[in-house]
Amino acid sequence: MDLNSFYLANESLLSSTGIGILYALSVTVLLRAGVFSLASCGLGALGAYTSSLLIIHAQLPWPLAVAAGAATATLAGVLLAATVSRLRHVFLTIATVAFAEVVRLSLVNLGSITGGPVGLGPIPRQVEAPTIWIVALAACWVVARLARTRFGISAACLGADEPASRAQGIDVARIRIKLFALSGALAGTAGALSALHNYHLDPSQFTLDQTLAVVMCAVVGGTRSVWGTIAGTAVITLIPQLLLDLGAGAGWISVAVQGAALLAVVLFLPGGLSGVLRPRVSSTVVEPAELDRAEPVELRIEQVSLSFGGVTALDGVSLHAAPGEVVGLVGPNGAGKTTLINVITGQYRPDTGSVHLAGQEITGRPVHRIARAGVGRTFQNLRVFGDLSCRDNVVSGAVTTMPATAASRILALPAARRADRAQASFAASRLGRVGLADRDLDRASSLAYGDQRRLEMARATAAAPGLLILDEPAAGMNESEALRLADTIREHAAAGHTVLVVEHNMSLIRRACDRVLVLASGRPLAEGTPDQVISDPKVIEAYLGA
Ligand SMILES: Nc1ncnc2c1ncn2[C@@H]1O[C@H](COP(=O)(O)OP(=O)(O)OP(=O)(O)O)[C@@H](O)[C@H]1O
Repeated sequence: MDLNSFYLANESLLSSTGIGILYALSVTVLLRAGVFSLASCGLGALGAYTSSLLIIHAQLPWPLAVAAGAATATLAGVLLAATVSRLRHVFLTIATVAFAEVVRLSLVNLGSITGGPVGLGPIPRQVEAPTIWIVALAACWVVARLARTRFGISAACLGADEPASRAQGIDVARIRIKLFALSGALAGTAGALSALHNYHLDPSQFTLDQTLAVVMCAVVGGTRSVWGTIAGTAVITLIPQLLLDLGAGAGWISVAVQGAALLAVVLFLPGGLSGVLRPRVSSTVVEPAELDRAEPVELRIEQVSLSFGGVTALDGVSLHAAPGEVVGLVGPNGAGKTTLINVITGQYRPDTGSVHLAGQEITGRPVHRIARAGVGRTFQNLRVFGDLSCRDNVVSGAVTTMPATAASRILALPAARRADRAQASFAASRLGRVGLADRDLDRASSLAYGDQRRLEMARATAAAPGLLILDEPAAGMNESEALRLADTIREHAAAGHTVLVVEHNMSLIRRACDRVLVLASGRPLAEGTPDQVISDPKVIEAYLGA
């Protein structure tokens, strides 16, 4: 069979694979950010009907009709994101199913515009397989190139750990809106191209079954690279055809084989095919950098109280840290130390009292705003982005201060390569400082516990925050490691960070801190130099003697 006859025999299959890639990408971009959306076919339907109506009634040139379809779906994606902004996990997924069903039922019931259940047609065929593939590959290029931009890295952080992302200054609501907009643009383009290829359009092309087929392509492909999405879609789309060619094309066989493919991927390739087809990135070794000089800030907490139901976690706590000072926060379990950190960083709004940073009141501001005001933190229970490389963990710490590179990356300008090199050497120098120079491309989850703690510290200091908050940084470390950490904390103070450190290890507190506040049952118990509080009989009775 020559190329021409092969093309003629398989044009429909080629077209549906190209369209499938666009649909699968619309799921993947959200999945990578931890959002499992089933809205794609609803968004695709909006793109399909908008472009078809414009072709039928206004005889618009097809590129404009497709662009209008994509724009409608993008807008719908933004509205959907705004509507479901408070939902997470399965509730969010259910809301996206509801959205897709509302779209489908509207198409059925708005018969005067949409043709109701019978649909629209004949629609003059405007696009063929090569055009569809050019658009699909262009979309793959854009999605791949966005991965290392501020937006792409923020989305990946969001997928890994939402609270930790907020603490890096990432505006979760904004990133989710952009992601749904991108998903809408991709699905809307897919729907529009499919409508302008298939002669006929009706609501039965946008059922939950179709959405599940799209999701299957995305899951089999995985989220780590667009190569996975292309491969996943090809596998899932080509299986029925292959079975047909082999004479085993009865409906149930193809469904069973697709189901088996999905099961095999979930069981044996949790990252999907993209886990195997990962783009190669080179490791970077550079000299460890000096600590970036931070602009030290003053922290002032006045009479903060907070209760959870009947539990008083904080009761009239005040604390002052002068610029460049290291203040320790100690006390028995349940004393309110982590709660106080969460009040400073915006996770909790206090019932009464106020928090001032560099003279500005920040009480109750959103977490990402406080982080951007110059507050870096580590968590009591480690929260590195386990699925991301060490390099990306460090880069994510400074993601909000990164320059915008989307346009230069999409256009493959030399500036994009320079930005990549700058990112790599920035991360490598920070990793070098915490002894992880040779681990920059390893996944964070593959590091030993102590190394993950060091990585988290490198991430927290990446943007040179004026205030650095460390929540039990020496947990799990032996005495000599804890003392080394104390020296590192002093180095950070010398580099201009004001440091607040919660710790049970009193050797570290003695070595690192200028002053210590002792809390017990949510109330201040003592305050002074480390030696003063350690020898205070009240502290010995309530905490150290225990
Ligand atoms: N989200 C919450 N909901 C209900 N109670 C909470 C919440 N967060 C903290 N608490 C309660 O507030 C009190 C103070 O807890 P917190 O975690 O701040 O103590 P801590 O001093 O950090 O203890 P540890 O040293 O064990 O980490 C505890 O009684 C705890 O159970």
